[in-house]
Amino acid sequence: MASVYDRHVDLPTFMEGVRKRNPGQNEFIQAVHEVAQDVFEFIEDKEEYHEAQILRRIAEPDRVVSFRVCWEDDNHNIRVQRGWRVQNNNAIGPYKGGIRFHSSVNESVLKFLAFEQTFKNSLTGLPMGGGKGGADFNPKGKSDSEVMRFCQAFMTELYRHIGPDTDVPAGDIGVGSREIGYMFGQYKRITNRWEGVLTGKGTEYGGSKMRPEATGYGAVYFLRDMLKYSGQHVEGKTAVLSGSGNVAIHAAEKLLQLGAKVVRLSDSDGFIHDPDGIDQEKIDWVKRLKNERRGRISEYADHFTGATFHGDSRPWNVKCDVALPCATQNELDEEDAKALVKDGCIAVSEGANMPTTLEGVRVFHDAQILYGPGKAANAGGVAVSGLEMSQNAERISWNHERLGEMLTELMEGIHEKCVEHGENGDYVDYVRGANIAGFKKVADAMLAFGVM
Ligand SMILES: NC(=O)C1=CN([C@@H]2O[C@H](COP(=O)(O)OP(=O)(O)OC[C@H]3O[C@@H](n4cnc5c(N)ncnc54)[C@H](OP(=O)(O)O)[C@@H]3O)[C@@H](O)[C@H]2O)C=CC1
Ligand SMILES: O=C(O)CCC(=O)C(=O)O
Repeated sequence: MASVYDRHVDLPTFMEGVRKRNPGQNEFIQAVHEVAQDVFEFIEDKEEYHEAQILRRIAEPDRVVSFRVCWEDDNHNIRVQRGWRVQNNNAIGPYKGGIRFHSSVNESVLKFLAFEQTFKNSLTGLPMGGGKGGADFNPKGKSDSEVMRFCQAFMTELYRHIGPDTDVPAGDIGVGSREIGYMFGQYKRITNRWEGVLTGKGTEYGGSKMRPEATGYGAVYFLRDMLKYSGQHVEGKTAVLSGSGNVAIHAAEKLLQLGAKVVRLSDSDGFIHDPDGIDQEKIDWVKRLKNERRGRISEYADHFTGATFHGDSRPWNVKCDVALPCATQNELDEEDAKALVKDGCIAVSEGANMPTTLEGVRVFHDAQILYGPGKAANAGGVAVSGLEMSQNAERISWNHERLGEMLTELMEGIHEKCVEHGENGDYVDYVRGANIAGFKKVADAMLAFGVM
């Protein structure tokens, strides 16, 4: 009987070990399972990876730091939240990955995100390891002063674990330019150092141009690259998106620029359907709604004639050509995937991290539609974060045009790597391609370091 310490454990035994060591951490187990399926096949005849137990080591974070975050609300109540930083792997560069503030944040969610980030960052080709952090704090409905006090309290603990060559956090769900500003200010105050310790900063204080747009635009470039490789194009396609935050808004904007028609956006209350399509004026309105007024997507249907709001529902059940899940993990399940395929969807590009369940992914693969997993399709954001780190280190600032070109090239490079490792006859398995290309670089670096 194989033990988890055998060099040649099979996939079920490996996964049994992962489940035992991480009880109840379903998101983390799901993320490891998805990668392990492909990596096990790839390393079957590669003794050096077995010998060094590489996958087992990547699936065990270097460290998980958990801490208390204590802050005072506007009514002078003392609030206690839990914060984390998961430093998954720094074989190829400093830990790098966003910070999420949402009531659903827990250790499993952050471990899955840090694990995924390790492969994603490797795929970009830039020197970045994988990490992720956050807190079970929900900025929704909080005043600016409350958000500021929370961010300062969070950084008062986090600052001792990060640094420009150690670990460089950024934004994610619930953490945008406002929160990054408060956290960067607090880091600077505590350490008396101005250094590129966070990315996604305002351009007035060292942020990179194109970073706000990069994840959404990148997901559309990846979609364009997948379509192009199979002889098709974005122009004229009808697109359905979930989310209405940073990623969704910029994905919608780029789809529009490339000639597609976007008909749906959502938030956690439901989705809006706009049969006329969401044009630039409407996108700008959603930007103001979400970034300034911090309102709900349902208001869109009150404002624009012809649009409708559908509460407590997901956006996937509609005729469309392409779908971009841009909200959160496991927001698209087997039934949703079947509905998309039935309604004629030919391509899915994930702006969010792990938005499709394992069963949903199987439906897309069985139907052989183009399916770009988040770790490849949404890597444009962290890639431009990597470029922000370079600009900060050199004390320079590149212009919009140059960064736009670099983002396009980086996404093309990721697409090529996925094809290189995922092409099988006339079908490209982008999940397999992303997993293997992402794994190989990290694994080879780890081999070079010996046992640690
Ligand atoms: N920002 C970035 O650069 C990157 C982000 N990502 C991923 O993209 C996704 C979106 O991030 P981002 O746009 O930055 O975050 P934002 O906070 O800007 O927006 C998140 C959006 O998703 C919705 N949402 C969040 N949770 C749920 C839920 N449980 N059910 C339904 N809708 C939900 C939010 O609605 P509501 O306001 O109602 O909560 C909101 O519309 C995440 O998966 C993130 O990890 C990936 C790479 C980089
Ligand atoms: O820009 C970054 O460092 C992180 C972005 C992120 O959190 C992600 O890619 O999921």
